[in-house]
Amino acid sequence: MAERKKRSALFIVNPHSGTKGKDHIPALLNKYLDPTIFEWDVIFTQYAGEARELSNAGKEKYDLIVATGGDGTINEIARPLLHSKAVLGIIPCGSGNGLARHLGIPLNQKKAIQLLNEQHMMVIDTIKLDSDIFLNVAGVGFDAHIAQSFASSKKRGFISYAMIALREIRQFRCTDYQLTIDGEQKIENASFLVSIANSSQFGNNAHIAPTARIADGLMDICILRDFPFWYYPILIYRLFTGRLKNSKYYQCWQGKEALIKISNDSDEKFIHLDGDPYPVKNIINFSIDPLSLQVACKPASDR
Ligand SMILES: Nc1ncnc2c1ncn2[C@@H]1O[C@H](COP(=O)(O)OP(=O)(O)OP(=O)(O)O)[C@@H](O)[C@H]1O
Repeated sequence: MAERKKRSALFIVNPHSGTKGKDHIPALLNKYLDPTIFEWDVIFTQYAGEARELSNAGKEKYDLIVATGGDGTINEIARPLLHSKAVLGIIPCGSGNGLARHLGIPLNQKKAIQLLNEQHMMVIDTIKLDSDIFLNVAGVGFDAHIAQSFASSKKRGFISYAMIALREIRQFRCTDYQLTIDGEQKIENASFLVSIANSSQFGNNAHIAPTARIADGLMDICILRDFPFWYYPILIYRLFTGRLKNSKYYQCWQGKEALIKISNDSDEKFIHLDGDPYPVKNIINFSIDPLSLQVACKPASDR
C-alpha cells in the first residue's frame, strides 16, 4: 500500500517571548508531535523581524508554520500567510497569548503540540491598516502607550506589564479621537483608548471586546472614555471578568471599516498591533479582510 504523504511543518521559536525558556521545545516536539503525520524543522529566531522572513520563505515549502511565541510572533508569521495555502499553528509562549486564548488553544505546550496532531483548522478574519495587519487587537491610547514601555522593558510576562501600567496610569493624558465607522461619525471627544478588536481579548483574559467573534467578517471597535482615578480598580475588575459592557465609560460598535483621526495637538506617538508598538499617523484606516487566514485550532464544539 502506498505510504501517505507526510505534512511538512516549520516551528519558528521566538526565544525572547514570554518568561519561560524555549530550549526544551525541540525535545517536546520529538516526544509529542506524531511522526507518522508530520515531518518538521525548528528554527529559533535571532532578531525581531526574522520570524516574518522565515515565514515568507517557508510558505510554499511547508503546509503548517507554527508560531512558538506570543501575539507579536504570531503577527510576524501570519503576515506572509494571508490568502495562502499554508496553515498557521500556535504554541503559546508569550506574555499575554490573547489569540491562543480566544481560539481555545491550550497554554500547556504539550497539549498545544498534541492538538496539532488532530489537524483541525478554521479560517479567520484579519484586519488591515495601510501595509500592516493584525490578528488579535490593535489600538491607540493607553494600551499603545504601555505597549511602547513594555517593548523596551527587559522583563516580559504579565507582572511586568501590570507594573508598567500602574506606573504610567497617573501621568497618562487622554487624547481627542474622531472615530468613524462604516462612514458614520461616532465620537470626537477625549478617550483613554480606542481598541480595534478581531478577537475578544488583549491577552491574560483581559476582555476588551467580550462579544467579538473572529470569523464574522466584522471588527469590534471599543472606546474607554476618560475616567476618574478611583474608577481604575473597578475598570480592571470589569476588564478581567468580561463585564466592560456595563460600564458607563465604555462603548463598543461593530463594522467593516473604521477611521481614527487623532487630534493635531496630541502627543500620541504609537499604535500597537497585537501588542507591539509602531509609529502612528494622524489618520488611521482599518478594514476587515474576511476569512483570510487558516489557523490550526480545536474543533468548534470543543472551544
Ligand atoms: N530573537 C529575538 N530577539 C529579540 N526580539 C525578538 C526575537 N524574535 C522575535 N522578537 C520580537 O519579540 C517581541 C515580543 O514577542 P511576542 O509578542 O511574541 O512575546 P510577548 O510580548 O512576550 O507575548 P504577547 O504578545 O503574547 O504578550 C516581538 O516584537 C518580536 O518581533
